[in-house]
Amino acid sequence: MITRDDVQARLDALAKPVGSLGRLEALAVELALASQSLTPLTRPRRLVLFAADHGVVAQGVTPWPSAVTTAMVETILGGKASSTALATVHDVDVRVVNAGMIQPPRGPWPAHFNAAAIAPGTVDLSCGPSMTLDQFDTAWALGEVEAQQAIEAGQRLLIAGEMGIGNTTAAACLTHALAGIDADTATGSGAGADAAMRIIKRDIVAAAVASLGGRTDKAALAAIAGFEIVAMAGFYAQAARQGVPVLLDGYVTTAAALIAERLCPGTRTVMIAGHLSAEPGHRAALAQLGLTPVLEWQMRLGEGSGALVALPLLDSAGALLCDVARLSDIGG
Ligand SMILES: O=C(O)c1ccc[n+]([C@@H]2O[C@H](COP(=O)([O-])O)[C@@H](O)[C@H]2O)c1
Ligand SMILES: Cc1cc2nc[nH]c2cc1C
Repeated sequence: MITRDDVQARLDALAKPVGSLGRLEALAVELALASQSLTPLTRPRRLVLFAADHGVVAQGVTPWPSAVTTAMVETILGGKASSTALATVHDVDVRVVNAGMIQPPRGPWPAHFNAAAIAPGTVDLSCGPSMTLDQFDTAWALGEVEAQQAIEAGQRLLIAGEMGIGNTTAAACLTHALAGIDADTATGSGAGADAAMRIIKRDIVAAAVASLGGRTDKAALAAIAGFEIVAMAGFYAQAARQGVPVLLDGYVTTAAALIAERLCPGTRTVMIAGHLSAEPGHRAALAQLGLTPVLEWQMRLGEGSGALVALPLLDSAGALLCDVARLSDIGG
C-alpha cells in the first residue's frame, strides 16, 4: 500500500527545491495514490463515450431534442466532435457505446462502436422509475465489460465520457440524492436551459427525489438515473477493482461516480477530478467524493472534454515521478 507520505518523500527527494512544482506536486500525489505506484503511467489511455436518451426530455427540461444525441454520436464517430479532436491531439484511444439511444447512429458502424442498446431511452423519471432493476444491472455490466476490455488491452488510464440530451436532469437528481445538496443547487442550465426552463427542471428534480423518501439503494438510484450514467458507474467500479485510475469529466460523469461509490464503497480511491463544471452542483458532488478538480475553466460540454483538457497536466505529473533524477544521484 503506497501512502501519501511515500509519494511526498519521493517528490521531496527529486532534483529540485522541495515544493517547487506547486500544485503539480499535489497532482502527482493524487496520480500515484490512484495508481498505487511511485512511477505511474498515463499511457496508453482510453476514452469510452457512453450515449443514451432520457424520457424526461418530454417535460421541457432542455432546449435540445433527443435527435441531437444521435447527431452528436454520428459526429463523434466521424471524428469531428470536440471530444474526438481533443482525444486525437492527446493520444487517447476512443470507443463509443450506445447504452440506450432512441435512434442509433447511421451505419456502417466502425469497430470502435459498441451497439449494445438497453432500450430506446429511459422512461420519463417524472412519471415513474426511469429503468427497471434488470436494466440497471445490464447497464452496469456494459460499463464493467468496457473497462475490463480496456484494461486487458493494456490501457493504464481510463476516461468515461457521455452524450445524452436530458442527462443533466438525471445527474441533478442523483447529486441531490447522494451529495446532500438541495434541488435548486443541484439543478443547472445543462446544455442551455433558460431561467424558466431551469425552474421546471428543478421542480422535476425535487419531486423525483422526494418520491424516493430518502432511499439511495440500487432501486432508488435506478428510478432517477440514465443508462449511460449507470454504465459509467459500472465502468468506474471495474477500474477500481483492477486498480486502474480514472479521470472524471463533468457533472454527469461525477453523478455516475457517486453511484459507484454508493454501491461499491472505495471506488473513489482510483478517481481524479479533471475539472469543475459550470453546473452549480458539481463542487458539492466532487467534495462528497473527496476530490479537488485540476481545472476550473467554466466548461460544461460533457463528452469527456474537461478530462481531456486536464490530461496533459496529469501527463506532466506522471513525468515528474517517472523521469526526474534524485538530488542524491546528482551529488546535491
Ligand atoms: O457534465 C457536464 O458538466 C455537462 C454540463 C452541461 C451539459 N452537458 C452535456 O449536455 C447534455 C445534457 O444537457 P441537457 O441540458 O440536455 O440535460 C449531455 O450531452 C451532456 O454531455 C454536460
Ligand atoms: C450540440 C451538443 C453537443 C454536445 N456534446 C455533449 N453534449 C452536447 C449537447 C449538445 C446540444
